[in-house]
Amino acid sequence: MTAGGRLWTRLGGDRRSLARYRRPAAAAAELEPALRSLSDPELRAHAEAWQRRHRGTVGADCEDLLPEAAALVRETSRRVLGKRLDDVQLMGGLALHDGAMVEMKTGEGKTLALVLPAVLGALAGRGVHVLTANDYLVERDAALTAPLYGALGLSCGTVLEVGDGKRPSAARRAAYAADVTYATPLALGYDLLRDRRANTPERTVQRGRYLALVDEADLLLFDDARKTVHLTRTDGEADPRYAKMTAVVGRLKPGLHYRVDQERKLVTLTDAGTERIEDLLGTSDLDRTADPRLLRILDAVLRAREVFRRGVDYVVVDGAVGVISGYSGRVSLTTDFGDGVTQAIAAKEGLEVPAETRRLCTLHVHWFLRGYQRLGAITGVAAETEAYRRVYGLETVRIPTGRPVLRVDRPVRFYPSDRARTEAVVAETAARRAKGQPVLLGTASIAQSEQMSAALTERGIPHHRLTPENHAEEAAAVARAGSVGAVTVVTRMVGRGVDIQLGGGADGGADAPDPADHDAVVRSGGLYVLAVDAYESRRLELHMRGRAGRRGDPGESAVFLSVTDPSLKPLFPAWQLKVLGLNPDPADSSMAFSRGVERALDIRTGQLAQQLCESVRYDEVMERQSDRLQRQRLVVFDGSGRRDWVARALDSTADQAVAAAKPSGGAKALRRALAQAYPVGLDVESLAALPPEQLSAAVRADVHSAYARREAEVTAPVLRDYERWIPLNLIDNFWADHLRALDDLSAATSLHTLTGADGLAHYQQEAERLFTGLLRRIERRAVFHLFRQEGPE
Ligand SMILES: Nc1ncnc2c1ncn2[C@@H]1O[C@H](COP(=O)(O)OP(=O)(O)OP(=O)(O)O)[C@@H](O)[C@H]1O
Repeated sequence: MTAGGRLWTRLGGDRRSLARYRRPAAAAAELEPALRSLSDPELRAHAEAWQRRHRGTVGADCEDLLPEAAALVRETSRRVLGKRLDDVQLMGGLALHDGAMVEMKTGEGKTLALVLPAVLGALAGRGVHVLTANDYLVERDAALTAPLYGALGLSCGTVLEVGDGKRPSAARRAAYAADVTYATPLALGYDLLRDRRANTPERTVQRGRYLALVDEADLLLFDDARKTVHLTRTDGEADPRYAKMTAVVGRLKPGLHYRVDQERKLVTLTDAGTERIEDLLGTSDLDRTADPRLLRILDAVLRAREVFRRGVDYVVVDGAVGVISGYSGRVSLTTDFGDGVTQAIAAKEGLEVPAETRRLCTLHVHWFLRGYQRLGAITGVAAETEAYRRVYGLETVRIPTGRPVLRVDRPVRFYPSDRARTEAVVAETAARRAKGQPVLLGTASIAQSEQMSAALTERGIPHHRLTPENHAEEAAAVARAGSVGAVTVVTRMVGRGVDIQLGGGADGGADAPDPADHDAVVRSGGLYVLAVDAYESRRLELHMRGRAGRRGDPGESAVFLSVTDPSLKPLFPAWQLKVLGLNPDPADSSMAFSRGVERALDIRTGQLAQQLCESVRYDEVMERQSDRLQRQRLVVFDGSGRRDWVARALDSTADQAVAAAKPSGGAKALRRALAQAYPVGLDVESLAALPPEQLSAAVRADVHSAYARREAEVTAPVLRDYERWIPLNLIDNFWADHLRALDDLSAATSLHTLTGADGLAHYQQEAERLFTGLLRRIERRAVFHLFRQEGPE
């Protein structure tokens, strides 16, 4: 947050006045005639001169430049893209620059609103990152805005999640060196982790985290906040026991042998189940005698069978398991469910079981974003204000719409069964299509989208089904979705940022909508969005409805639910769902229940926000330790404090050896402890009687003398080289072990919490103890290797 933003927050953040943003926007309008009178080359020269003049102006110091910057961006956009930014877009951009969580309704033009704060942020010359939800949006937004940045004398790059990992470092570095870089947080997080593990500066690609402007911020800052990126290493061979246990579990009966908790994605064995497995495996007392890993595999196999559903949680792509993100509906082949679940799913599906992976380092999305010096965020619906304030220090600012929203939002309709709902959806789609209205059907899962598509085909309704599996076709399909009478079936990913042009065609592209088609669609009522999915929050539903009625367009939205939808269970008591199912006319009497859904979702939103605020505190423990270790790694890596680090490690090793010998252990114990740590040069017998402090000082001096002898032996350049790579390798490897230890601690803490104790305090305390142990171990091992590493031939 900028200094100005922080001050503003202290003065009463939630009472922020929009006048603060209205004023510069109005002042920009006054500068407009002068800019309009310039020729294109003159405008560009003017923009470049402006950039040169103000290079180095940072954050709050830009205050006086705001009207000029806004006017420049507006006029350049008008000429380059044919879109003159509205006042509300300038206000949104100014609020972003101010470090706020900005709410601008769906379709108001956030993509272009982000350009103004990016241009202002670029003045610092340290790179601006514009973050969005997925690669499709990264490419689309960068392609749309790059000509605009270019005309303003700024460069624009992209970093993608899929495929970019294989791009040469130089190309990736160039993308980061651009003034403005479009990317997803996950893509940047991966690169940050890779840079953190690099052994030479040439292999790093990033240049720090200065300013992030986050689009689709409710998804990234809230839903995805606790997602992690991690670097992994394959751990040995694939384990044949996944296949074996899959066959064993295939012979169990649900209910009798195990119980399933769908909500928590857990499966527990009954006594009968345990006995049956013991029979099948020919063993007894499974819990105590089996290898812990076999028990873990059993748990994963049971969960893979009962709670992970194909088409909902995962898909099979090219013989591998692809994880579907619950919120975006996108598929990742690089993510893992963890705990062996991915391996168990592969075994269930009869695929080749992949080897398990070991996490080398990991980073939470919320921590990654909080690592930026400046942060601004924007979204269509910012409901979780408390979480944005507490986790990210962002105050929410709501920007009014530029023109009235004409979209008609119909109340939710409930149908007694999935079948009845499908029939209603097909009938409604056919009716809308008959009058030329384009229809967008939003489904909950790939499986549901297949089912809808089959029902439409049966009725002879031509349509296009867009799934996370056919990514590449996405842009083309979206371009067609607004055509006269088009029917498009999507999973909820399209709820994210996708902009459907009335009449068809792509925004800003050569194939912009034909005016006659556009008018025909407008006359038919605009895009009709029909969601057949109960969303986890009202916010997600509003995003879906918000595909229609954008920037004053006509449009309509509706939600058709079946009382059998699993997602309704947590929202309504069973009796209420039953009553709803008896309702003879879903179109008539759903209003009250529609409000009921809204209320239930609002309550759930509050609970989720509270949960996020609490759970990030656990993540912070690991992340803070990671940062602390990273700082140590950095001084070794860049050489600035490498000699000091080694000197401290020598002292620490001496102290640890003395402590390990214990005062009561006598000369023999001391000799053994010291000899294990370094080549001792002292007469140990005479030391043993010294008081502890003198003993420590003498041993410290001795370890340093031994190190000087070592230097003479292997030569200074060789030892300097060891001093660089030995600590780096140890830090990286021991951190991976530490992550495992923290996982175990976290599992143990859950048990601890169940007993009513303060879980977080326990976790923090124990994690700190483990971390101190980790640091000592790294120092000790580094010294060990520095003394013993074989010299070059
Ligand atoms: N100033 C403008 N003049 C004309 N058209 C504009 C202007 N700004 C944006 N648009 C158009 O409005 C449409 C919606 O813009 P955009 O997709 O950026 O909205 P959004 O606010 O990001 O929506 P969502 O919340 O759904 O992500 C696009 O077709 C875009 O080109």
